[in-house]
Amino acid sequence: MDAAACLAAEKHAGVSCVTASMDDIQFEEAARVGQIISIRTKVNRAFKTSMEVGIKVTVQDVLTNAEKIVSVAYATYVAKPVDAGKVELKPVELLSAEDHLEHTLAIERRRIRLGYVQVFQKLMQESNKEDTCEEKDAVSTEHTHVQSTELVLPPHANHHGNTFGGQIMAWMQTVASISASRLCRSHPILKSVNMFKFWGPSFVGDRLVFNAIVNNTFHNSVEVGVRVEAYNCEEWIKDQPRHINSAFLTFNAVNDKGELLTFPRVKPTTQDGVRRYHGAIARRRIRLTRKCMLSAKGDKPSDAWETSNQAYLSYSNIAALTHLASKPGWDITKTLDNVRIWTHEEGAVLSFKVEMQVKVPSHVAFSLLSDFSLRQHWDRHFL
Ligand SMILES: CCCC(=O)SCCNC(=O)CCNC(=O)[C@H](O)C(C)(C)COP(=O)(O)OP(=O)(O)OC[C@H]1O[C@@H](n2cnc3c(N)ncnc32)[C@H](O)[C@@H]1OP(=O)(O)O
Repeated sequence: MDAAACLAAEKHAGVSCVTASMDDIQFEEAARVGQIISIRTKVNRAFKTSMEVGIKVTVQDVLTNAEKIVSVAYATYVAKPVDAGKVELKPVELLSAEDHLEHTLAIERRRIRLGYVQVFQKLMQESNKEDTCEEKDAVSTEHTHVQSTELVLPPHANHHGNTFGGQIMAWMQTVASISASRLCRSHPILKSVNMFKFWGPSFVGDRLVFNAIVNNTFHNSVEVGVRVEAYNCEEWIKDQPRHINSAFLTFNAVNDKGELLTFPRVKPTTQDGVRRYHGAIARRRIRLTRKCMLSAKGDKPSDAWETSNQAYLSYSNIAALTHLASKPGWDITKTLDNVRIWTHEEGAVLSFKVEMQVKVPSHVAFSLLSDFSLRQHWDRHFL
């Protein structure tokens, strides 16, 4: 996924690019040996030095030809020529209605991405008050600590010598699944990887140390946190690690009949453990809200109006309206004084779109639209 997305980014940028962050990745379907896997990637929007790349992974069964979606993900790449500073990107050329749609939604997703830390901190404070992690018979999280060390060799790195983000994720998954298996005596199945950021690069010849530990369990799922530190030869001797990445992976586990297993409750025994325990609760809340609001389907969370959900709610509304507006089959039903009313019928649903053209400089239009009390200045029909 990472390599394909990077190629799309570099095709747009015309210079080398690095993965800055990956939004939540949810795995809907397992890709199995013998199936054909397709990875489609496209730059949705270029910002200043960074761009959003959409990634769609599907599998096709060779016998039935049935195609299923494995995952739809969004990654951010930064244009970074080797041995030079960052460069400003040209805008993406929008050719189809879908390009326009993704371009509009990309800016909303960026808002969510960049606001993640604040939302997380707010939820952390709430989680600290709600869950006291004092349960009898709970298993100590220390029991799940697993460490591994990898040496970055040329096949693990991209054409600039940087360790592939995808390779780091693969190593993370191995160590995290061993950690999770300490609680379930089964092979855990990776369900999602939480939104994460690559803090700094690692290179061929670096030693990467992975520390994985279970942060918390939620009935049928477990969250494992993995911290990755890199050392070059000199740093290794001096014990001076570079923190390059931390990620949170969620696993399920099933028994022989395919039924979901219940994970035992865990208890942290250190101050860091308590912080990670509450962090897992906050991340789960964000992940679940984000999943159902971004997909614009399924039951909406009961607390959709909570302030920490503002960005998701706004995204969900804009996504629903943008999808609706881009549908074919809108008919003009009335034109009056520069105002056009469109209707769209689909089954039992009738939608209206009102369009009005005004000739004012964009900054004036923005200030008029941004303040609802100014509406009568531009809308003669407003009562
Ligand atoms: C073939 C696969 C390619 C790979 O796998 S590359 C290997 C894995 N990736 C890496 O090694 C990258 C390591 N990280 C880095 O080098 C730096 O952190 C990186 C990504 C260049 C960013 O450097 P910073 O100094 O943090 O730059 P900056 O603060 O000026 O931000 C630059 C642009 O990035 C954006 N950004 C920062 N944090 C983000 C986040 N969490 N999610 C999404 N976008 C984010 C930031 O908004 C800025 O974008 P823009 O210039 O406004 O368009």
